[in-house]
Formats: sequence, structure tokens, C-alpha cells
Amino acid sequence: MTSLTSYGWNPHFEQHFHTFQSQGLEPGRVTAIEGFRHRLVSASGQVDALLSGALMNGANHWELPKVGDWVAFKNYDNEGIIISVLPRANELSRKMPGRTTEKQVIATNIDTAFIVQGLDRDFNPMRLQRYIVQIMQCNIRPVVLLNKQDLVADPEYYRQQVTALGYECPVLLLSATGREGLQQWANEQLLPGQTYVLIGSSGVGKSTLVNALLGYRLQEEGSVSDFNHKGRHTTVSRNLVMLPSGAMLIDSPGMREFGVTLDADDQGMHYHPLLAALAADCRFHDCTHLHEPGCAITAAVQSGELPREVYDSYLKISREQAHYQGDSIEKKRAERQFGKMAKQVVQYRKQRKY
Ligand SMILES: Nc1nc2c(ncn2[C@@H]2O[C@H](COP(=O)(O)OP(=O)(O)OP(=O)(O)O)[C@@H](O)[C@H]2O)c(=O)[nH]1
Ligand SMILES: [Zn+2]
Repeated sequence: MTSLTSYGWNPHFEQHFHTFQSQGLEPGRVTAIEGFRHRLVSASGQVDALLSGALMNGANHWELPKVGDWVAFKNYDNEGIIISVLPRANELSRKMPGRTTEKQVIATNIDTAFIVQGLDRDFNPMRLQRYIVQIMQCNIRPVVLLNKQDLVADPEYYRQQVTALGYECPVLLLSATGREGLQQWANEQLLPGQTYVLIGSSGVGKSTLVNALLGYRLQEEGSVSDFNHKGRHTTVSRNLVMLPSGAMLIDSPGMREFGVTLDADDQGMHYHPLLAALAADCRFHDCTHLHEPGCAITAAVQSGELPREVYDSYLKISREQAHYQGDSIEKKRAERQFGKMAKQVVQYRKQRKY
């Protein structure tokens, strides 16, 4: 028997599961998804499950089960049917790549997200900040992992560049192949019963890190795609794995874009302690921090108190946020219009009695 608590089951999920218990359903956590098949871990072991028709037809794509979700399912001889997704503690999401403004849920019920950058050509403080802001806005704790430290002469120089940005998040140097820093990372940051996710661009070493922690190759040759025109091995699926230490780790495929999905009037400012504090000191309460007199933020950039990279990142993210927000307001208006129209059709049918 598998202990659900070791997979992160807690009173929050227990409470929401209550109503399903009387219907003869079991709780399970999604550890992998391949097409329509969902691999669950449950008290009775591993179960492969499909979605119920109601779930498949009724839900928006971001409401469908994702890796990390707790679900209520009906168990028929180790073939499961997922009836419902239990309310999430949080969801790691991004703006869907491309021009749309829809959000895409990457994984759910996460305690900490490890943002991995490689100290080869991948190191990029602007991109790093976008990840930090988006992760914090998802209510997840960010930790930065600078991998491939064996490839540069002075790895500490890169670490200091990140810490100098002033975000409240740990920054660790690692080498997944050379094993430097791995033990420290595992001891300090990977706690039993907690769920972690690894995110970062393709090729930064996420799978190598998971494999090093597991001690064997998880991504078998068969699950590796070679449709990537560079002919490189690339992770294609997302898996939640239980590490020998009892921590759970989700490896997610490399991402080229990590768009922010910030709420209205949230421009990512709250996630930087100095930026948030400075904004309160601007002369005008609705300061845009671009060219107003008495702007504490532009003054701090000029004096060097606030790193220019933080300011530039803030401007970039708030421009994107405005775009995301504008578009989703537009979409909601369209949905409301559609709702009205649907109601009218129903009324019309009632009047005509068909
Ligand atoms: N020199 C060096 N190479 C590394 C290190 N970590 C990973 N690599 C290499 O970098 C390449 C990419 O590593 P992966 O683990 O496949 O990268 P990934 O982030 O999982 O990539 P995707 O699956 O495409 O998202 C492999 O050739 C690894 O051997 C490291 O610490 N140092
Ligand atoms: Zn200002």
C-alpha cells in the first residue's frame, strides 16, 4: 500500500475529497500524462486512468488534470476513470506561447520551482527575472539553479550577478554531470513530502539533474524524440518522480517562451522587495515610473541603488501584462456576449416550445 501522505496528501485535499468518498471514489495523484492516459498513484498502487465523458466535454483545458493534480477516480480493476480534479493549492502556469493570451497550466500543487539556467550560452538575467516573477505570482517559491558550472572559469561571478538583482530567492551553483553542488542542493532544498518542479530552456540539464538524483536514466531512449531538427535529445513528457529521499520532482520539457499571466494592477512589482518599497515613495500614487518628476524608482536607477536590469525587466513585464490583461478583458466581454445570446436562444425555444 502506498501512503498518500508521502505523495503530499493533506487536510486541504482530504476536506475536498469528502463528498466523493461516499460515491465510492478513490483519491489519486497524477504522475504522468500521455495522450488520454493518466498515470495515477493511489493507496492501492499505480493506476492508469482515462477522463470521464463529463470532464472531457465540460472543462476548459486548464481545468483538466495536469501532472501534480489530486483527482477523485473510480477504480475498475486497476483501470481508472477520473471523475473530478480536487481544488488546486496552486498552479504553475504561463501565457500560452504565440500570440494568444490564454494561460497554460504546466503542473500543479507545487511547493518550490527550480529555475535552471546553464552557464553556457543559456545564462540570461532578463529571462531569469521573468521566470522569478511569474513563479512568485503563481504562489510558488522560486530557487535559481545555475548548472554547468564546470564550463566557466569563474562560476561565482554569475551567481553574484543573480544575487545582485535583489530578489528574495536562493541561488545555487551546480554541475549535473560533474556532480559538484548536487549533494548540497539535495540536502538543503529537497525535502520529503514536498513537490518540486524543474523549469528552464531546452538543454540546460534538467533531465541530467533528475537522473543524477535518481541514480538511473528516467527518460528512456524510446521516450526521447528526435523530431527536434537539431537531432538533440529532448524531454517530451512531464513526469512526477519520487526521489529516494522522499521528495517529488517534476521534470518539464524545455520552454522557449515563458509569458507572464499577471493580474490587473499587478505588474510584477511586489515580487521585488526594493522595487515595491520604492514605488511607495513616488510623488504621484499613479506614477508610471517612466518620466514623472519625483519618481523614486527612476531616481534609484540613476543613483545605482536599483539595478538597471531589474528596472528594464519590470518595464518589459508590465508592457506584456497590459497586453495580456487587455486581451483577456476583451475575451471575457466576448464570452458574456455569447452567454447572453445562448440565453436568448433558450428563451426563444421555450416560447416556441421545441
Ligand atoms: N558540461 C556540462 N554539461 C551538462 C551539464 N548538465 C547537463 N549537461 C549536458 O547538457 C545536455 C542537455 O542536458 P539535458 O539534461 O538533456 O537538458 P534538458 O534541460 O533536460 O533539456 P530538454 O529535455 O530539452 O528540456 C546534455 O548533453 C548533458 O550531458 C553540466 O553540469 N555540465
Ligand atoms: Zn515612480
